Amino acid sequence: MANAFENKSPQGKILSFGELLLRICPDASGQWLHDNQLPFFVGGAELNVATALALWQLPSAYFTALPDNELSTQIDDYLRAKNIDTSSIHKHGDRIGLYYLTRGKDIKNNALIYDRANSAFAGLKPDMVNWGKVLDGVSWFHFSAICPAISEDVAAVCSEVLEAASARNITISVDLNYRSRLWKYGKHPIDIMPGLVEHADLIMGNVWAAETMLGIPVAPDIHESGQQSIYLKEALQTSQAIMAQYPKCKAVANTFRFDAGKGIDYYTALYTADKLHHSKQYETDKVLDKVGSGDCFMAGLIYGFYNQLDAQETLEFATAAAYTKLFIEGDATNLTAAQITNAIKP
Ligand SMILES: O=C(O)C(=O)C[C@H](O)[C@H](O)CO
Repeated sequence: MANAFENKSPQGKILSFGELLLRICPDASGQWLHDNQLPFFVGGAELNVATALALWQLPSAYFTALPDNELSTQIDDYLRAKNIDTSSIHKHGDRIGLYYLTRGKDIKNNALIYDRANSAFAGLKPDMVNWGKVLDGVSWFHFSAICPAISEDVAAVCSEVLEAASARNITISVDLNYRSRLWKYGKHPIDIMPGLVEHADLIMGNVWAAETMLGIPVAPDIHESGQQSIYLKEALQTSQAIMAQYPKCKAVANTFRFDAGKGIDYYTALYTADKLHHSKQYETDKVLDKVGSGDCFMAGLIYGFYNQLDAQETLEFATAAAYTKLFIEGDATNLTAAQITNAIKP
C-alpha cells in the first residue's frame, strides 16, 4: 500500500524550523579545566533532522535565527557544505544559544545546562519574518515542541508560520519532544501545543508526551507488566485518540526507549490508514550518545514518507536510523541512507 502522504505534496524542499544550539561537552571529572579544551557539537533538534535529510540526499532547508557576525558566517558555511539550504536563516540579535551536557550523559538529567536566554532565535517575534518568502518552494515543514517551549513570542511565531504553511497546503510534521527545563514563561504545553498540532499531518512522540502536551491519558498501570504488547496497545489508543482530535493528521508515530542497565531496549510504532505497524525490537548493553536519536527517527519518517516508501518500510528505516545514532558521538547522524537500510534488523 502506498503511504498516506502520496498525493499530498509535490516534491519541494523540506524546511526544518528551530533553534540552532551549540552543545558544549565538559567531562564529569573536570579535566577540561586542566586541558583548556571543551569539545562541542553543532546541534538543535530540528537542525539534526535537516542534517540527516541532507545526508540522505533530500532537498533539505533550515530556518533559524542567528546574529549577524563572523561565527554565524562560519556556521552557515559549515551547514551549506552539508548540502543544507540556509538561505532563509534570519540574521538579527546578539547570541547563539548554547547547552552544556556532560560527556556520556543523557539530556534527561542534571548533566544538562541551558544557556540560551536572549538568543537570536528566542528574540523572534510575530511579523518579523516574511513567511511567504521563507516557504517558497517548500513542500514539507517540520517543527518540534521545543520551539514553543522557549517563550510566548516564539510560540506565537510558530503559530504564524504554521498558519502560513497550512494555507500553502504544505505537509507539516511535529515532534512532541518534551523538555521539562523549558516551558518557564507561565504557560504549560497543554495550553499551547493543541493549537499548533492541529496543523500537523504527521505527529511523532511517545504516549507520555501525548499525555503532557495534548491531554491524552496513559493507562496508570502501564509499567506494571513491561510487556511490549501492552505498550503497543497504548500506542494504538493514543494514536487513535490523536487522529480523532486532530482531523488533519494522517499518521502518528510513537517510540519506546527503555533503559536496560547501561544500554537500552528500543522499538517504535506507526499508526496510519487505520493500521498499527510496529518495528523490530533493538537491544544494546551500551550506548555512546543518546542525543539526537529521536531527531533521527523523525528524519527517518520524513525520508520514508517523502520517498513514498510504504508504512512498514518507513518505520523500519526510521527505527534503524534512530538506533544507529546511539553509537555516533555528536548531535546528528553521519550514516548514509544506504548504511541505515543495511542496519535494519532482519
Ligand atoms: O533541547 C534542545 O533545545 C535541543 O535542541 C538540544 C538537543 O539538540 C535536542 O534535545 C536533541 O533532540
